[in-house]
Amino acid sequence: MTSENLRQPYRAGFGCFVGRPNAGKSTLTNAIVGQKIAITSSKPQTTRHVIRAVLHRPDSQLVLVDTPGLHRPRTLLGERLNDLVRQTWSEVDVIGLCVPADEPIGRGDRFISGELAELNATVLAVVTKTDLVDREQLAKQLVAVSELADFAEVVPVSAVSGHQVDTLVDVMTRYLPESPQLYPDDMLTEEPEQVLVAELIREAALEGVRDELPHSIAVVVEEMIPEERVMKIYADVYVERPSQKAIVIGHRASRLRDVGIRARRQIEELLGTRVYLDLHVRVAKDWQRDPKQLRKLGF
Ligand SMILES: Nc1nc2c(ncn2[C@@H]2O[C@H](COP(=O)(O)OP(=O)(O)OP(=O)(O)O)[C@@H](O)[C@H]2O)c(=O)[nH]1
Repeated sequence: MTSENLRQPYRAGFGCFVGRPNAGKSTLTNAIVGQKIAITSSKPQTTRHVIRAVLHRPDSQLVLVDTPGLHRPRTLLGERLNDLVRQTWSEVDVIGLCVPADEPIGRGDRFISGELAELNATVLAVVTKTDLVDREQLAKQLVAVSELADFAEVVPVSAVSGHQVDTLVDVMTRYLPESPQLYPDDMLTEEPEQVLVAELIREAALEGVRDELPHSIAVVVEEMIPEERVMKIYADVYVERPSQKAIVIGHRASRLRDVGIRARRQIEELLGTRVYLDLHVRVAKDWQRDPKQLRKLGF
């Protein structure tokens, strides 16, 4: 390491990959995550982002997040889920728009790059599947892609051969803001589905009482047990005070029942399966101010 490198500021932030179906997003994410991550944590988290992996480097931390579409494009029907996608896009620092090297640029690519132009994030073009084309074809595609929008960089990669996968992470890291470390060193990844499910329950629990309890609710999905025709989900809704517990539960538990029904409908849409949802409301006193509680609740 040169003395110049030593003076580099620490950078940390969020990145994600987008692109039309079949563009190679999942394979690329797996190639990056697979290289960097040996262990996966099954601890449920309740962050706003669906975190796929935290890539630690001596002078940076890139947190790769998924949009729901990355996992289950066909169930991305609900308004609410589309909102979650847009929210993820608007909160990341670096976005990689994936375009395959072996297919002409199409309407899907143009549509997505148009949507991305309105965001604050740095947008890179990632030309994927470079192992499928020869040098001449790749050169032509790099030119065509760079004409699609005003990208910060255009990076060719192959998730299958591993070519340039590391470089891509380096480039993404370069566009992260200067920031202290966002997650502890031992935090590597989390279960995306559990996070989304927790988020849907939290939204349902806040509906109508947002003014009274704006940030006082955290949700932890304790267990998701797939059974033959139903997914059994056990979740705890944490509030800070007994008075808030009363608000969430409502008169004769009428409100909690409604919260359960609303959340269950959304989760069924997300998972594409019938859901049995078991909700418990618990008081974790002043959880927002207690680092130990916060860690337990995934913040
Ligand atoms: N040869 C080659 N094939 C690839 C590469 N990356 C992805 N593929 C193939 O391309 C197809 C689509 O890849 P995915 O990673 O599922 O694409 P995606 O963008 O996540 O697709 P959706 O989930 O539909 O949005 C799969 O058959 C992959 O095996 C690559 O670098 N080289």
